[in-house]
Amino acid sequence: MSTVTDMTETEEAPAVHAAGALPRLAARTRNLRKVYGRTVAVDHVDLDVPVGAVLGMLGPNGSGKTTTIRMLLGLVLPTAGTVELLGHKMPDGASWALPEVGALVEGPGFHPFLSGRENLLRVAAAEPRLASKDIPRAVGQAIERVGLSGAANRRYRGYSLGMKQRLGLASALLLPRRFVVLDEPTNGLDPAGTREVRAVIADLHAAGTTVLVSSHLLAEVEATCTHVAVLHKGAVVAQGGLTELLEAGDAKLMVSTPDVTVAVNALRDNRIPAREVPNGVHVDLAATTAPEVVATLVGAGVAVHEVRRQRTGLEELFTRLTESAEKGNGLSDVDTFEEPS
Ligand SMILES: Nc1ncnc2c1ncn2[C@@H]1O[C@H](COP(=O)(O)OP(=O)(O)OP(=O)(O)O)[C@@H](O)[C@H]1O
Repeated sequence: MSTVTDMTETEEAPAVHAAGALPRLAARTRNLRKVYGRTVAVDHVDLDVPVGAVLGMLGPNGSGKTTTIRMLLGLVLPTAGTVELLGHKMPDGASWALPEVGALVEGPGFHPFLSGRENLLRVAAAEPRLASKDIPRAVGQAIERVGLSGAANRRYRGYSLGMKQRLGLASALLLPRRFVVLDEPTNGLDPAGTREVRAVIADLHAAGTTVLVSSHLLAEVEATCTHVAVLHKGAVVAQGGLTELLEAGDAKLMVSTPDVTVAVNALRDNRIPAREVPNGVHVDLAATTAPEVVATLVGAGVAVHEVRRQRTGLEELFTRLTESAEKGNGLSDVDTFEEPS
């Protein structure tokens, strides 16, 4: 379901950046913490969402994704820490930041006895940036975009979880936004629905919109995101560009060569861990680099036919990160963001 927060205009924009300067980060939290009774839902989260990124917030059930998102949007007050959204401190800057933000967040929002279309018309009517004359067209386009045309005139009460998700997504897409936040957008969707959500995210990214999407599905994040933040028990255990994070894992090199034995011996003589595999040699890059491996092999007279870097899969990386966090040493080897081009 979707939560769309009504805006109350205030006199002064509490921007935290100099006039005219666009923030580099669409959202930024520092030391963010939320405690419910005895449950620490979110703990010292420093999250950076670069402008233009599609950032996947990845974590198992209960790791604090929804709570972090709700604090970002000013729907829940932090116990401690700060949130900046599009350069505005939250929740004080909500009336400035939120009109630029579309959100699909779990929670009450739609009227059960109204149809999907009527619900969207109500949401659209509360949009300060949508003129009355443009509302029917904006609602029609959003319904079409999320594939809900066939069910738009049915009562919300009878919607399946997938239809509810689609309607929530439609409300986040009613008008162009600088930042779109989607909490588990494929929850309850069939494979076709999942593909449509991926296409919507790709369209938003192509249009320059920053997207924050939470998921517990590794494949989904790997397929759609440019950046990732991994949450575990309320804490961020790693964040960064997806490619950089994967490459910072236990990198390995596959060398294709007919001279396998000579290659393995030459590498081991130079203290480079290597082992024979069909049609080649597998080299561990933990303590060396690809150019060094190639130079060693060529120096030993090995015929190198092909060299390929093997990327860590996100699943393998995620397992390693969460196991490492369990042992109390969350990885911090990649903790900076590349500015998306
Ligand atoms: N309103 C609340 N009252 C009490 N505890 C809460 C509340 N909201 C969240 N929690 C607890 O905080 C922790 C983090 O929950 P949160 O919903 O943020 O995780 P999540 O990663 O989004 O999980 P999921 O994938 O299941 O939605 C959980 O232990 C949850 O039970």
